[in-house]
Amino acid sequence: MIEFQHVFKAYGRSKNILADINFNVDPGEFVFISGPSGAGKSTLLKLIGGLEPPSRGAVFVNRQRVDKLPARERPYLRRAVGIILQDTHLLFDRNATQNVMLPLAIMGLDTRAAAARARAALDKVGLAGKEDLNPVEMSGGEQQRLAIARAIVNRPTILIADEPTANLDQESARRIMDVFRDFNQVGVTTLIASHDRPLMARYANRTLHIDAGRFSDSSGVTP
Ligand SMILES: Nc1ncnc2c1ncn2[C@@H]1O[C@H](COP(=O)(O)OP(=O)(O)OP(=O)(O)O)[C@@H](O)[C@H]1O
Repeated sequence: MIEFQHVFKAYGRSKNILADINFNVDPGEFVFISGPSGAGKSTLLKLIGGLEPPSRGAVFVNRQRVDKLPARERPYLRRAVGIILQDTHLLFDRNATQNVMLPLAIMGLDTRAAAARARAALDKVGLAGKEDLNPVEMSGGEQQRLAIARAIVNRPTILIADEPTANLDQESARRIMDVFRDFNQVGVTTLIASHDRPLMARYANRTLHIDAGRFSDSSGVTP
């Protein structure tokens, strides 16, 4: 479902952040990306989402080569992969429902259908009753769940999240992880980058670890 073949990544003229990375992720897996700050966890997720191109090598998502995707295929990738970045990019001049409706409006769904789907997505992440709140009126954990609702409203088959529990207390972090677990249990392939090893160990069944360019895979499988 996700495949890295000899992937290298450097920004500009800097040295390689990722060097010769090879792995496969099968449908339905729950994968934890670990490693110290600056190791390249976000970079790896951005390569999957097509937000950064690899410097060398190939990244495949659903058998399509992400970095060689023709422009007409890009909306398909955007729909297949729900992305939650460290900066959630919520719009603070719109309410929760309007934030979640945004990807649907971009797809051309009519407003009534989009609003209904946005409300269903908010319900799935435990934000029923908060539809009309502005993100500034929400706690950090609620904002994070709002970002998840926006990422899943297009019913992606893959969900990638960058430090979704950073700056949250343990209870809020667990609630966020329970939301990811629920989506994973209905078949959504999930990859989460985090520093929180003990928390991730409770949810993920595989760890990809990056440290100073070295890469290890707890599954032990080399593609
Ligand atoms: N757009 C960019 N341009 C130049 N350098 C970048 C860019 N994005 C990331 N880097 C550099 O690449 C390295 C890896 O960054 P990345 O954000 O992938 O690490 P990370 O493991 O996610 O770190 P953290 O845990 O602190 O979020 C860092 O040294 C960072 O400064």
